Amino acid sequence: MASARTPLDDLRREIDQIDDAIHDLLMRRAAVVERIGAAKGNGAAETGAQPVFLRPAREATILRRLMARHAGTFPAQVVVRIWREMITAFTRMQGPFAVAVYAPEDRRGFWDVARDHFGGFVPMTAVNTPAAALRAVSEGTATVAVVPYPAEDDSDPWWRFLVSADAGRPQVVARLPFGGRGNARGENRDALAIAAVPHEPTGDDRTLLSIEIGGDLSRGRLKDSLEACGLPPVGFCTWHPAGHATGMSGGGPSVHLVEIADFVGQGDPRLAKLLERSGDIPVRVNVVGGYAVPLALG
Ligand SMILES: O=C(O)C(=O)C[C@]1(C(=O)O)C=C[C@@H](O)C=C1
Repeated sequence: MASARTPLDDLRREIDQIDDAIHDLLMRRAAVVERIGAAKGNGAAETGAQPVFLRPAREATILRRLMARHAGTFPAQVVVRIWREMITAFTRMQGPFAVAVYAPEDRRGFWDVARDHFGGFVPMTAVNTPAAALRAVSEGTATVAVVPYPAEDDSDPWWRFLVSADAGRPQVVARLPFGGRGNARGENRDALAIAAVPHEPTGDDRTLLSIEIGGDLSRGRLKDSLEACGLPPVGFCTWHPAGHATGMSGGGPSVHLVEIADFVGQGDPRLAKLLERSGDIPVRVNVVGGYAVPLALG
């Protein structure tokens, strides 16, 4: 004799229906992404450029929108984790995608953070120096490099390789983690993602500028000039090319990586204003990318 259907059976039946609906929507989303990929490929073919399918600004906007509508007891961080896995899969449907991550044996935290962001199925290679990760992007063996968020005391910083005005060069495109560190191992240091993708605004952004100074201009005066031009600096790293004493007060050529609490594009009039203010001192400014401010999830 068949046993009677219990309330638990009914609830599981409901779960099966929900799972089917989620799965149907996932397959429907994939069909739309195929059309997006074709549109991007056609656009690139018209200009003769290599198609780049990754759009970090759009990804950040999607996640911020979902977080704003999220309610109930399901953890918000897990929603982000699921979407991160999906979004990289949808990017990979459009074209080749691989990650090179700075993750030497004793620093696996960056690997975990990169895997959480780009998913468990993306081709990912660990390299022993940030420079090797950047090289992989320049040489086209990786789409994205994951490197440590810059520290003030780096004497040979990786970001000096991004100081260039060439169009199509690799730039900073995201800050990781975007939705919380979860159970990632290792040091509590954030990472930056670098790719040959333009820096695009999302409404809540940071921009990284490289400022090369050929003469004697103190960090204090540079900060004042940035403020005066409406470019509020919130982070500062300085590199003195070999052969020059390190020190904050100038005395030789220096290159600064300055984080600005705003979106700044390469043609932004505030950059021209900064150059005007430097007077006789040779100054070169480039946008080395930026990132959407990560989510603050409780
Ligand atoms: O909107 C796009 O350009 C897409 O390619 C779609 C999509 C997505 O899955 O939503 C995938 C990859 C991009 O990095 C951003 C978003």
